[in-house]
Amino acid sequence: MQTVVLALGGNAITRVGERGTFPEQLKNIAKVAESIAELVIAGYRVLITHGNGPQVGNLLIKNELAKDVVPPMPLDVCVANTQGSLGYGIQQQLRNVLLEKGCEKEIVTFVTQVVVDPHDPAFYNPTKPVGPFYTAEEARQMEKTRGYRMVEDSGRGWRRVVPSPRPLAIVERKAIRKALEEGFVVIAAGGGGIPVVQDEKGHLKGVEGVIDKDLAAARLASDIGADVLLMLTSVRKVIINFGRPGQKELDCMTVEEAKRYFKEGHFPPGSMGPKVEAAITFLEQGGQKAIIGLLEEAREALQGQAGTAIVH
Ligand SMILES: Nc1ncnc2c1ncn2[C@@H]1O[C@H](COP(=O)(O)OP(=O)(O)O)[C@@H](O)[C@H]1O
Ligand SMILES: NC(=O)OP(=O)(O)O
Repeated sequence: MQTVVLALGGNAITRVGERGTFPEQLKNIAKVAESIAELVIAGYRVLITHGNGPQVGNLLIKNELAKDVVPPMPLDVCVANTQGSLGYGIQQQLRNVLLEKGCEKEIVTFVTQVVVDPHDPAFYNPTKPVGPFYTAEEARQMEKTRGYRMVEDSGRGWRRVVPSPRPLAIVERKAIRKALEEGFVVIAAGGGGIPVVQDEKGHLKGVEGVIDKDLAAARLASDIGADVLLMLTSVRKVIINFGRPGQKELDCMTVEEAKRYFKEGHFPPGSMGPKVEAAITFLEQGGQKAIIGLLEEAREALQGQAGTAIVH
């Protein structure tokens, strides 16, 4: 039985242009759940991780708007909140879709902590886009009035960026692995996991950041000995010269080719960059195959009929 770690983008759950209401999130999750259910029914052992960029950014806006009435929560707590709300949505919608197809499965979400380095340079150089998309003018205003750092995100608009430390270790990895072996569908390391630092006694403490979920998924996939890391997003394939003359979709690339394209600047930080980096990391740590593809084409991607495969 093959084990697949499947990473879903937060932008798949709150689509560009939506307000991000919970019914909207559920509707989008239900669509993705169709794709995931196909894998479960086909007999794959499935571990789901998901992003939280739009959702955690919205919580930060809530914090700011309500700060005089209720105390703002630190960013690690906001990440934990999104693990709960998105995990709940995925558990419920995937269960419903599976039931419709005559498959009864229990699905469980882990509140997952991920150890990061307290001296990670990312704490001084925010790169992770969160929250809604703004125009260039709105972004300039926010930089001036609120002191946010804003970046242009892959031609889709401007977004606030927050620190994104690298995931070093998944604290709950053994329990996650056990739950998968027991036959549950598992949701873990949502939003990249809650960033924590560990002292010399092993005690943990939350730190403010949003870990990239593709990098966390690669860590988790290596830890549980997954066969495939499948990153599902809003494009059919990885593209070189993305949005430029000479644009070309790739069916497959080797780790060496991926590294070369990376150096040549084809994969921007905060979007395609971490996905390709996660693929390289997973393969270099012993994984056999990583795939980047469209949300609706999970099964086709695993069968080699869709997406971009990254191989040795
Ligand atoms: N070289 C590239 N190939 C394909 N997509 C790219 C590339 N560079 C940037 N992108 C952008 O990256 C997006 C996927 O990243 P993102 O939206 O952050 O993913 P997620 O689905 O994990 O939230 C695509 O929708 C596309 O706009
Ligand atoms: N945490 C994270 O990587 O979220 P997105 O996938 O939404 O960017």
